[in-house]
Amino acid sequence: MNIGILALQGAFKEHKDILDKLEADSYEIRKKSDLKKRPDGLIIPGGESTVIGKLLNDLDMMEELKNMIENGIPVFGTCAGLILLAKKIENDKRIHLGCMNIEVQRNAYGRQLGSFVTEEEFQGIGKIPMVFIRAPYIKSIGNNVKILSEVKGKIIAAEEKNILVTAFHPELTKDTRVHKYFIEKITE
Ligand SMILES: NC(=O)CC[C@H](N)C(=O)O
Repeated sequence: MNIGILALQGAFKEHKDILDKLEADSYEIRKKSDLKKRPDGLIIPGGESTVIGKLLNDLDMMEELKNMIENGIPVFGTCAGLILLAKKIENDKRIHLGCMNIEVQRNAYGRQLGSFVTEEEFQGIGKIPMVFIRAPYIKSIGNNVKILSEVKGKIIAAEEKNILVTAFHPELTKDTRVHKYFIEKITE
């Protein structure tokens, strides 16, 4: 198995460290030709969705990446990755990849709660530590979207067919179970 991690901006290295721990091979996607290396799965990391979105356009990668996701490659988006995958962003006119039937709110926790750590149930896994950094939450979901976790009454993890998203950063904790869940999705 080889997982491609989008490495244009943000916390991509931390995802690789977790995959290394789980003994799953991975490589960094930095340019269009890296998308052609036939990855079995994709990770879109946290960072700044506007910056990653702009780089995807500038590097002419947006359309190809969107096609790969629409053709069913398993993809895991964290935080900015979740925003990039959403079909609708409440407080931003831009749509980036627009593959997942969710509406998200960017920077949704305001100044006071800009960043926080908590522990909550994740469906099928149990209680896990969650790190939120100027995170979004999911305001509403389409018919085929399954909710995987909620914090403070807001949806912060969900799944739709081949797409898995979390508003928090599992790669910034020592807990490898969400990545393991994603790897199981690939091998299913
Ligand atoms: N930690 C993150 O990925 C933050 C996401 C960022 N606030 C955005 O809107 O893209």
